[in-house]
Amino acid sequence: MNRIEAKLAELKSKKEKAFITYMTAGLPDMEGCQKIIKAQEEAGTDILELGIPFSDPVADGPVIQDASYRSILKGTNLTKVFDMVKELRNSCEIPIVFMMYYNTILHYGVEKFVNTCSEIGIDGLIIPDLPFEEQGELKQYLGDEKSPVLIQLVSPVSKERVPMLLKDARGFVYCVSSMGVTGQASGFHKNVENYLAEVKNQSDIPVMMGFGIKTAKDVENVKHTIDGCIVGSHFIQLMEDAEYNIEKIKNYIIEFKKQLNE
Ligand SMILES: O=P(O)(O)OC[C@@H](O)[C@@H](O)c1c[nH]c2ccccc12
Repeated sequence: MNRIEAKLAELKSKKEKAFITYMTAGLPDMEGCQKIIKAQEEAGTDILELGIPFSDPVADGPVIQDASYRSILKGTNLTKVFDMVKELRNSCEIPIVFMMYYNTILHYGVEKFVNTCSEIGIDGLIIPDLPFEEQGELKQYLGDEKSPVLIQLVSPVSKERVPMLLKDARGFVYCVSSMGVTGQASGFHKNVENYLAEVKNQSDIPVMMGFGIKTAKDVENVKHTIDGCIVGSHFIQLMEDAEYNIEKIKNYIIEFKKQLNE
């Protein structure tokens, strides 16, 4: 079974919500990145979203753009991330979702990309610049049991597109909390509760909310309509501020998970 789906089934049986973090691959460097991923597994992060840095991250706000840029300057590329995950998989079973832009996949070769993901154990893909209508080429290679699942993104304006997006969706549904880019401080969409409930009603698979979340308090009011949440920009900022101190990173995760499931 796919690691994401296995983990979410396990959480469902325990009536627990999932805590998902996003980090840009290659920071503070490849070795440090690997250490942080292992520490995250120990601290209780349920699923890791690992960003493949890209020069033109159109869906990302300043914090992730900057992280992406710094990682590229350190020489991070898809091949190096594959190597890192391959090594990591000797001692770490955390479900991993790649967040990346389609150009990187096209450049690598779509079929070869999927095969490598399956081989080394990448469990899911989030590709924000690949609209549903354009997913056919990639999907033709995703049928295998070991291949990653393609996570569908739903936004407050998806509305009548939701049934189409959810049909055959795998892993989880990513509900974007607001319009715009990642790391927004301006709050969630005004009808976020209704919007999440509507998606949840139509979805057979877990619903995760992301964009603009910093602490478990931020999701307190919508907790009953979601199966978990995703923290990206704030988590990156926190790691930077903590100078990648493992204990501080772990404490944040432990605290968030605890509050999320209270
Ligand atoms: O940074 P935020 O606001 O916490 O949002 C999550 C987000 O970082 C992560 O899921 C993500 C990073 N880049 C993306 C692009 C599209 C969708 C999602 C993402």
